[in-house]
Amino acid sequence: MNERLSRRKVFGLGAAGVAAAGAGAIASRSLLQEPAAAHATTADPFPFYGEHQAGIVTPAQDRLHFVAFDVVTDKRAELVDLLQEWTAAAARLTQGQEAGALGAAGGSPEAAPDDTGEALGLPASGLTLTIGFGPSLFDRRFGLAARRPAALADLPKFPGEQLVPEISGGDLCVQACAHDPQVAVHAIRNLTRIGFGKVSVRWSQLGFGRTSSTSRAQVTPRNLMGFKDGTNNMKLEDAALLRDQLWARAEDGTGWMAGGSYLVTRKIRMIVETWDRTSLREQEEIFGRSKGEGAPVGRKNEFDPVDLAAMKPDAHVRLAHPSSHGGAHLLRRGYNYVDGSDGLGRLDAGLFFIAYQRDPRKQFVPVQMGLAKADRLNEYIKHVSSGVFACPPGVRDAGDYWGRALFG
Ligand SMILES: C=CC1=C(C)c2cc3[nH]c(cc4nc(cc5[nH]c(cc1n2)c(C)c5CCC(=O)O)C(CCC(=O)O)=C4C)c(C)c3C=C
Ligand SMILES: [Fe+2]
Repeated sequence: MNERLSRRKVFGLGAAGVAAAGAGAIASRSLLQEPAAAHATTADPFPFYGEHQAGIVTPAQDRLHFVAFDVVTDKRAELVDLLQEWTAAAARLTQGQEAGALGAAGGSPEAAPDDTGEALGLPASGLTLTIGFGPSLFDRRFGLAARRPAALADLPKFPGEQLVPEISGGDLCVQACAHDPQVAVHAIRNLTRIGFGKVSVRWSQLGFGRTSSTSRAQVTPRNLMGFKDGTNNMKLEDAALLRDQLWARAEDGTGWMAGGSYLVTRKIRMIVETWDRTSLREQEEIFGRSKGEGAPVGRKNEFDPVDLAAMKPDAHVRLAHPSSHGGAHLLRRGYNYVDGSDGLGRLDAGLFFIAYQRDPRKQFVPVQMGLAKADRLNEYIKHVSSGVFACPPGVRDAGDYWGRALFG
């Protein structure tokens, strides 16, 4: 363990020491270090403060707990207080500290602890917490209607989708990614605890086995159809592309979103039992890539350039490729999910698709419209949940908070 405080060390300090150590660590340089320097191992923290929120171009961690909330208070001041409390807790949690300064066992025996305790002794585990604001937050309740970004438009209805409203949408969302599922779940649980009476959980999703690489330093993982997923993703090393395709700018029309990004989530059920009885040739034709190496049709190696003309017209990669949509890219950051079985002897499994972009109207929407109309993969998948969120820029320092530019 490096000099940063682990939850185990904090636990040993006692309440007074915790308060002092916690305050010192929050102000320490470790929260502002460069990602690469700060994250040498999977136990280490990523910096919390910065121009952009962590959890977007951060090399994708292995585990996800994603939650969407409905705001249940109608008082704007209470919502702002909550965002400030959440930001302080997130700054601590992402650095491997307990949610509050007293912690799970350091407070009054008469009061509920300010941390739930299940991450005691665990390191930061690369936890990132990324917040987003859904279209419904900009209704009349909080006086935000005029501040709704045009890019945060409701998604259109796509052919074939079978969305379940109870697991779609939400006023707010938080994406927790970490290398340890207990750390991700602990973070969401504590943010939910802090939000009691102001927000309620609308839906949440666990994920594993990241289905995208977001850095060239990562190997490409596989989705539950057994294919490498993320080969042609935008990567954190593609600085010019990220500037052009990922980060919102003031000149896009919404000043408070400058440095932020728009998130689209889709829970996509895979009919794995049918897929598993499909021939290898057909599986490879469907994606336009080989199953073993992940090479594009007609090529040898994974990262060889794609030859779209060599693919079937309804191949997934051909239809999704930026050249089929005026150069539109997505930063994909999805996860596999298995929610047990469905009572009919089938796995309830698939892809929790996550994509960040500068403007979903120009990126996710045209790509998904093309896929929904023609992708041969559609025979094996079903979109069951959907969300779109505006993720504000990063928190600059301890005096700043998630969404300050929107509410301030
Ligand atoms: C609207 C966007 C997309 C959805 C929804 C989507 C669903 C989906 N994708 C796979 C598996 C693969 N996708 C691959 C590539 C790929 N997919 C999208 C977009 C969506 N996919 C894009 C933009 C691309 C990149 C195309 C390119 O530039 O070449 C691949 C190939 C490997 C890779 O490049 O990542 C796989 C495999 C599944 C299983 C799925 C829904 C369940
Ligand atoms: Fe895809």
